[in-house]
Amino acid sequence: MNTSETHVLKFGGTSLQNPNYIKQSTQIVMDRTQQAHPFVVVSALEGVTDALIELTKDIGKKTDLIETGVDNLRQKHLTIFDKLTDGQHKKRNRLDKLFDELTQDLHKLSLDIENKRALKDRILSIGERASALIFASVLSSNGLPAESFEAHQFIKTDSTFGKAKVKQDTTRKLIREYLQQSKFVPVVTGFIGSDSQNRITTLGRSGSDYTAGLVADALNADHLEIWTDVNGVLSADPRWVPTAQSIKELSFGDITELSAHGAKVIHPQTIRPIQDKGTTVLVKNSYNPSHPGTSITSGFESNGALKTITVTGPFVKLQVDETHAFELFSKLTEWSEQETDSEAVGFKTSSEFEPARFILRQSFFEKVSNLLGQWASSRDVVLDLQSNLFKVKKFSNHFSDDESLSKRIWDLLVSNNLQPINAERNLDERFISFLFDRQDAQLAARLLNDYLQGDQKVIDLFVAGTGAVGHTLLKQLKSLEPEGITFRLIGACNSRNALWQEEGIALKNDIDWSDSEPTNWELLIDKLTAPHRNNLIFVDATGSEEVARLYPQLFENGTHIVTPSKLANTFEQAFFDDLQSLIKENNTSFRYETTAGAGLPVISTLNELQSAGDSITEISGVVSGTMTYLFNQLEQGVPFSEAIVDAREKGYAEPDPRDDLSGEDVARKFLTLARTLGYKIEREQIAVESLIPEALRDVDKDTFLDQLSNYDQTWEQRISAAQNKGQTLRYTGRFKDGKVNIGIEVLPKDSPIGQLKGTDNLIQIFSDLYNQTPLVIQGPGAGKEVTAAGVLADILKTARSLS
Ligand SMILES: NC(=O)C1=CN([C@@H]2O[C@H](COP(=O)(O)OP(=O)(O)OC[C@H]3O[C@@H](n4cnc5c(N)ncnc54)[C@H](O)[C@@H]3O)[C@@H](O)[C@H]2O)C=CC1
Ligand SMILES: N[C@@H](CC=O)C(=O)O
Repeated sequence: MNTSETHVLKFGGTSLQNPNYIKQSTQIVMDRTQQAHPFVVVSALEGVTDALIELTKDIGKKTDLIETGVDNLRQKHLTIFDKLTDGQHKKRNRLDKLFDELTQDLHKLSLDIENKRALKDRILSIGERASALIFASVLSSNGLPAESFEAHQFIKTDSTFGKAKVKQDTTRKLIREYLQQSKFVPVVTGFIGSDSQNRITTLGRSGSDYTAGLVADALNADHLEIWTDVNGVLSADPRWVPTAQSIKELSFGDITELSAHGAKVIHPQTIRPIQDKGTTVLVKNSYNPSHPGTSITSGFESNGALKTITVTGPFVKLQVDETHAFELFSKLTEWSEQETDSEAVGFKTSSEFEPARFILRQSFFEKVSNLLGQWASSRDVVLDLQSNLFKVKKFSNHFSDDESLSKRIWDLLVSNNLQPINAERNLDERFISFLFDRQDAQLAARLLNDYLQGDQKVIDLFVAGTGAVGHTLLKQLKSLEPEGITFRLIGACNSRNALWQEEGIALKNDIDWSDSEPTNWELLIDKLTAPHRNNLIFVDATGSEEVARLYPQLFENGTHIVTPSKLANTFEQAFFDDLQSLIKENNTSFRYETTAGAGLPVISTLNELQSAGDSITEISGVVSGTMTYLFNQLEQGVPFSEAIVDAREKGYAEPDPRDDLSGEDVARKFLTLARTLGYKIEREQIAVESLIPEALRDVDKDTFLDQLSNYDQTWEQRISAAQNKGQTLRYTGRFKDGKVNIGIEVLPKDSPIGQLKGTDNLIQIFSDLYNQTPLVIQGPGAGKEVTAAGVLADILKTARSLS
């Protein structure tokens, strides 16, 4: 272990949500030992604290649920322990015993025989105590000796259970005593401490981050890392603004300011212990560890120019006539005396002739609604109420020195027909805030965020088809952060479901289809071609004729299209010609690089050669990844029928694999290449040798796959015959003199095409310039990863070309 630097790494529940993430988090710690001495702080596994809180609610009424509730949690933890460790019996027993302790404490809570608040904190502590044990055991099982520490041994607090106040000096001293002498990597429970009677306390919201700050302070750490589920601190909450950008750098002061305005960033308490120490803080994404995240340092100067938007709520707007306003104000002030939330009650009156307006935090309103009702009815006052409202807030130093900033913000809202229910600028002009209903708040937050990013271009995407290619594309898109471009996925669909979210669908691991509707292209095309659309890229990853036939409508509306589907380019020549005219007339773009050679640069090479004045005379070779795979499998003794099923499962073959075997896929590729060169050819003019047995040409897909094994022997004999002569089979095509020929060729095994492996394609281009030796493009020509990457490259090229 490198001990020259001290790093404190804190992993939140989202970084510990399942065995894979726990493994990944422990790997981060193991890698860190090359550079520093790591000290780890962990939260409870994702969902565990919520489950514990749920168990404590109304416990008196549901003692029968204690056993099952605890058992679920016990199993969850033990299963992960067993999966990730080499069975360290002592630690496993300790983990198991924690849940016995939990059962006893829940029973005590139901009997009401001990201080309830203290008992609840002890119950909540189980989550962190269990996760620290697991984390340390996983590290040890992987060869990095580690030791779990229960922080109530050394984090000393007062007795305010639920939100205990830390005694900094004692804590600092004890942390040093306990952790500095550890020979192993310490894994410390976040969130918990203990009072002077050694009763466990909890530290409140962001408690584990705070623990990490305390440990970093006591150990004079060089570096503190907070591992979470987003790319650092974002310009807005991504649930409201999917286009939120990660902020590269912040100062400690910025963090305090951001969270005071409601931003969900690390709690200022986290950095308070270390802000005068030169410790650097980094907020990183466990789902995307290579992303640089946000660095927080004391020295950074953002000069109040933070490009951030916060959305808070829900609020209730309450209006009364002016004569009762003052009395109601006094009442609300009295009822809110115990509230710590500074936004529980807001008051606004514009003139003595207008009703007075109160903006109440909805949770506060719910608490006092009975009192309010009584107050109103005893005075015959009519309360005008509007609930579920949200404040969209932008704060900046520049409102005072740049009057045009608030004007520009207003203009933006007005031009998008957004009328705030209330608007507010605070006294020292540091923020401007607007109240909207949920839908308008979402739109306003997104517009403001995008506008403030300024140099960011926002490109809307619709992805049709979430199969092998579409799904992989969405995954690749998730980890992409292109300079100057923000992609907003406004919709996605497959043959069953369509999801539309104007504000953008969050790019998580998988699309959540719960709000989707059955796919209906009539409705979708109406939305896609709505008059206000701008900078929309439609991605067709379906392979569906129904979808490809919609391109003219999309082009007419100025939509840009990127597709791996070969269909639109290979319908009747008239359709192709029509597309070309529409693209020109409407100044749109059509990129289809992946329709021949998947991710290989075939189409772009042809276009570049032609635009440089070269003239292509011949294109030949192998353009089917599935066929190369199939023949290679046959060479290795795999039956023909198995190889084709395997090719589909691996995502090489077409949605209907008969398109590969019939040669149709290769015909479409050559037709696309020829038409791209400007030749006018109909599909019927292309001669193709089909691998589909005569008897199976007219049966349905399932019968076809069922009966294919009847032909395994024929193929075995055919490949053996070739192999015996040092030859092999390849499916090739040639375009020359305006004609295309496609079929099986028997070639020497040691020829360049005979040697192709995997899903390789090999495309030879002869031209006026390349007339002796062809320009050769070779590489994997099928597969979801390479194809999706090619589609993504087309999307990026399109996006960069847009203003
Ligand atoms: N897999 C590969 O290696 C390559 C594939 N391609 C092309 O990419 C396209 C997609 O291929 P895969 O992802 O492998 O196919 P797939 O069968 O795995 O996925 C197709 C997707 O399209 C959806 N879909 C089909 N008809 C639809 C309709 N009418 N409306 C809405 N959604 C519909 C399906 O539900 C599915 O989500 C095809 O055109 C294929 O030729 C191109 C190059 C390489
Ligand atoms: N099924 C196709 C996929 C790429 O276009 C192939 O195997 O080449």
